[in-house]
Amino acid sequence: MASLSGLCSSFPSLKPNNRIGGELGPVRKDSLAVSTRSNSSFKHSVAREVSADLSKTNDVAGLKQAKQGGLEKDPKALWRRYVDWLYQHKELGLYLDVSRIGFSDEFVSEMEPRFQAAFKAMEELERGAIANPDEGRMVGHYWLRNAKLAPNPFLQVQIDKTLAAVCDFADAVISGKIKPPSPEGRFTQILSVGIGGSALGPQFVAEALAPDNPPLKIRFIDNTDPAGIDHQVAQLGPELASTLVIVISKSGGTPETRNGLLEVQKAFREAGLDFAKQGVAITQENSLLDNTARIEGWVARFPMFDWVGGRTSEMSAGVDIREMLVGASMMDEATRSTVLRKNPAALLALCWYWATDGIGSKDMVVLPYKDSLLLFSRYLQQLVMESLGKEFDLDGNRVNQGISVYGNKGSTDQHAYIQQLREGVHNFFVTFIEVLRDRPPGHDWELEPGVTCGDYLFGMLQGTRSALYANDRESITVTVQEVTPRSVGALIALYERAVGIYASLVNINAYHQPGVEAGKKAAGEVLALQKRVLAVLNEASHFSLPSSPLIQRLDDLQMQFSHFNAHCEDPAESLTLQEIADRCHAPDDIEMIYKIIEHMAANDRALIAEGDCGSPYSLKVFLGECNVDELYA
Ligand SMILES: O=P(O)(O)OC[C@H]1O[C@](O)(CO)[C@@H](O)[C@@H]1O
Repeated sequence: MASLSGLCSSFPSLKPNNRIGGELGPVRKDSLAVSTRSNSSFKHSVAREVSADLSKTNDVAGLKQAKQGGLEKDPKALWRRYVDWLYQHKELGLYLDVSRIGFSDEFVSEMEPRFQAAFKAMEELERGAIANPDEGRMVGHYWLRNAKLAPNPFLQVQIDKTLAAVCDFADAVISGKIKPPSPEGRFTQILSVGIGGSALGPQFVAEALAPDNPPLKIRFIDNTDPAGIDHQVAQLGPELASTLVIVISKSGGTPETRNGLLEVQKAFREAGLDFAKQGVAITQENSLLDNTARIEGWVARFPMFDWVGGRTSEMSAGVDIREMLVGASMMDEATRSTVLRKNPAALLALCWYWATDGIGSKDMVVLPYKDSLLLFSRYLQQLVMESLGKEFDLDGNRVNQGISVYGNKGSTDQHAYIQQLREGVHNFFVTFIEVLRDRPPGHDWELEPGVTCGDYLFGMLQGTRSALYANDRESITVTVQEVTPRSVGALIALYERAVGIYASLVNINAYHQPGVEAGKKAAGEVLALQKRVLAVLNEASHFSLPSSPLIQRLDDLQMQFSHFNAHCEDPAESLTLQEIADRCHAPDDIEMIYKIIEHMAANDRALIAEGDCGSPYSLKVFLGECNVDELYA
């Protein structure tokens, strides 16, 4: 077996570094506000080629006027507005109601040129333009549901081949043709390891579409929390032997995913199992994960494409997706319309722009009234916030864009935070997701005369929508007939496109995530500092380190340590935080050193000789016995 630790030790550095655009001077926040806030010129150009034209007409007067006028309350007028704006996709059985968002006709007309520019930008994106300029990448998740749209035959073949391979593999696993070495002879569980877009999509879809008795149960490791990982492995118990482990990472270099993999591989070793016989990698070709899987001979490898972002990768290899792809493709078709009223994604973008003043001034609260759609809000949180939360626009202006997204599910939320939504701080708009079919046919019964359990759920949704609107809280309602692979695919595609259009409206790159890199880099620095702290403490213990990193067995080290202590005239010296910081040549990092010590002490890897963590100045620390080998990790 190839040395995994060797391969994996360079994992973190493999993530592509995203660049942040040019040097900019400070820009006053209020100068960026869209027309409602001031009459200053509108700073978000829609697309480069039209930005000059638009900047002349950038006072969105309708927005200001209509907002001052308040929301329509006359029931007859509201009903007319409802019917007038109702969008229906007949074949998909999907409706979009935007009547409870208060945009005016003037606002819609003023936004029209911006929408036309956004449609054009989306069209170019679908044709293979470099829509992610910072990373010089095409953005092709739309091709995944219709390979014919891909800009060249090579990509078309790649997409079709991958889809066929995924479906064949899934069939072979379910039928037992591909099986684990265990005596059960069949995979019974899936353990999916990934984070962000490499977890949220599969989690959402698995939850939304889970049958009552799935052929394989699925669990997720989506963090580097050791206790969380242990819990998942413990829950598998002896079924680890019949677990298919799917490691998903587009870059193949995300540290949390790498750690999840290493932890799971350790569990396999301890159970006397051969991980390679049960591991699957979904990643970019030639990534470190891909190479690891290839060299170690894992069961299967499937590609993730360079031109598909993690958060829009739900339709790439990973689940049985043909029906989802059909739903997504039908929605893609509908959302290519350049007529605003006929394009549900554009209608959503319009509502978002109106409700948040085009600057994210209000949060998007997502309330699916269906348990199986619980994770839709978390899924949208990443899709929207990672795509729209940007510091700079495409012209390099500092804009600090974004829309905050949160939510849980109805009517559960009614017993949690709806109180604040109705009466408290008015900093949000709501999106209700309604599912018309309560439960499969033949299972319904009346809890009380004329009323089923599902009627209650329906009543709660409608009641909340009305009660919020009565208090000037705006809402959108998306309605689907049922939660099926097709409708889930359509919902995902609807929001992917809405995000793309909205990004064009506010002139930002929706397809990169430079901000995430800062936290990752800082995390790497913390770990590097921890190694220096360990080295200093180790030196203070006068413990001579083994010369070769190959000598890593804990027993050996402990023997040497005890032997040394027994013969040592000058036992381990305990150090204050200041002394550690000085010896690390990092006096300015004393707070971080304190946090490192606190964490190591809580995990028995550093020992506190004097004081306690509540009084940092009183602390004196020396090294625990078990951590010398960490220096070589
Ligand atoms: O699939 P990967 O490369 O492991 O990345 C996981 C997640 O990390 C991010 O890159 C953010 O760091 C997301 O965009 C992505 O979904």
